[in-house]
Amino acid sequence: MNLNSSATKNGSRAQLRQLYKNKRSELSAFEQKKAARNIVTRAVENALFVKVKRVALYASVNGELNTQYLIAYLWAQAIEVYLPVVHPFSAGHLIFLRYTGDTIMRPNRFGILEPELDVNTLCPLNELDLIFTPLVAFDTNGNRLGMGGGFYDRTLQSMRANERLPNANLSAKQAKIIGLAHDVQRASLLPAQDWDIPLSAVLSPTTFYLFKGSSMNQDQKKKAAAIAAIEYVTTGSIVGVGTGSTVNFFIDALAKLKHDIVGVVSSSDASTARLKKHGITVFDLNEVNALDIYVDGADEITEYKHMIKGGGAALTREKIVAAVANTFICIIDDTKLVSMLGKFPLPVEVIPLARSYVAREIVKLGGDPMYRQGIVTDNGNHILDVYNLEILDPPGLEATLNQIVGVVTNGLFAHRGADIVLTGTHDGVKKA
Ligand SMILES: O=C[C@H](O)[C@H](O)[C@H](O)COP(=O)(O)O
Repeated sequence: MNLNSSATKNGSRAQLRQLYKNKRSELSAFEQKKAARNIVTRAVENALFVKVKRVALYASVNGELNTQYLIAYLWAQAIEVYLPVVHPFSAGHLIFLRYTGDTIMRPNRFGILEPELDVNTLCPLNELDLIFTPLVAFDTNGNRLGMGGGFYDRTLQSMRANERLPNANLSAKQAKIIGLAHDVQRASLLPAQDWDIPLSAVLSPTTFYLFKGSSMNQDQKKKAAAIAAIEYVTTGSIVGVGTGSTVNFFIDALAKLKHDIVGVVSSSDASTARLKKHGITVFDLNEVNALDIYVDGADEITEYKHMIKGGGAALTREKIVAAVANTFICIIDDTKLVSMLGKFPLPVEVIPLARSYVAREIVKLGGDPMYRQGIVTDNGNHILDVYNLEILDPPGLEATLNQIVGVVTNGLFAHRGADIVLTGTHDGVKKA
C-alpha cells in the first residue's frame, strides 16, 4: 500500500480538489490567455518536441490550462495531435483520436468536446510520444490530483501494465506523461493512491517541473546545464561565449539578461549570428582586456577537466577566447563524460597548404587523420579529424601536435582545461 494513501480520506481529496479548482477559476481571462501562450514557450525552451511525432492533449474546460496555442504550435510543426474520447465499451477508460482542423467535435456526456468516433483516427497508446494530462493539482513528487473520475488513471494504468507483459515489445517507446497546470495548482504534498500513475513532469506557464526518476533527453540535459551557467553571469560584465548546440541554449537564455550585461565576445561566426539575432552586443576580442567567464560545451571531458573540442570546427577561436577568460565554465550533458579522451576523433585545424604534410606527421604519432571534407573554418582553414587515439597524456599530445608546422591549433584543451563543469543529468545539473 502506498504510504500516503493510508492517511488519505476521501473527504480530504475532495476538499483539496475544491480548493485548487477555486484557485484555478480565480484566474482572469487575461491571465488564462497569457498562461496558454506561455506554455508553448516553456515547452519549446525545454525541447519537449524534439523527435516527437504524436502528442495527446485535451480540450480544456472549467479553467483548465487552455491548450489551443499548444495545439496550433504542434500543427504548425506537423506533429500529430490526439484528443481523449471516453471509451465506447471499456467503462472509465479513454482512447485517443486524431484532431485536425477538420475534425468534427461532439460533446460527451460530461459536456466536454471530443472528436467524433472514428476508429481510423485512433492512435494506440504505445504509439504516442507524449501524453499531456489536465489536472486539478500536482505536487513536487509528481503526484496528480485529477477531476475524480479516474479516467486518466485507469487508462494510464492499463498502458503501463501492458508494457510489463512478458510479450511486451521491450524496445517500444514509453509515452511520457506530462501534466499541464497553472502555477497556482502546485501543492506541497498531495495524498497519493495506490493506483495513481506518477507524472514524469508538469509544464506550467513559468516552469518545467521534472520529477525524480523521469528521464530527460540529451537536449533537455544540455539546456539544463546551459541554464545553470546563467547563474555565473554578473551584471555589467562581458561574457565569453563558445560554440555548439549546448551553447545555443546558453545564448537563448542569455538573451533575457541582455540589458544587464555589457555584451559578449564570441568564438565563431555561428554564435555571433545567434547572439546578434537576440540583439546582444558582440565585441571583437581585441577591444576587450579581460573576461570573467567563458562558457562553452565539449565533445569529451575527463574528471581532470581536460577536453576534446572542435566537433563544430570552432576550436581555434574557442581556445583564444578561453585563454583570455578567468573562469572556463564547461556545459555538457552526461554523454560527454569519459575516463580517457580519444573516442571522439580529435579535430586539428590546419593551414590548407599543409594538410597532407600534417596528416603524414600525425600518422607517425599513431593517429588516423581524416580530412573533414567540405568544411572551411571561420579562419579559412581545413580540419583533420584524428581517429584511434588513446590519449594518455592530454597536455603532452596537445603540445606535440601544436609543434607540427602547419597546425593552427588542435582540439585538446588540457593546458587550459575547464575550471567548472556543469553536467546535465537525469537527476539535475551536477557541478564539478
Ligand atoms: O567546435 C565546436 C565546439 O568545440 C563545441 O563546443 C563542441 O563541439 C560541443 O558541441 P555541442 O554542444 O554541440 O555538443
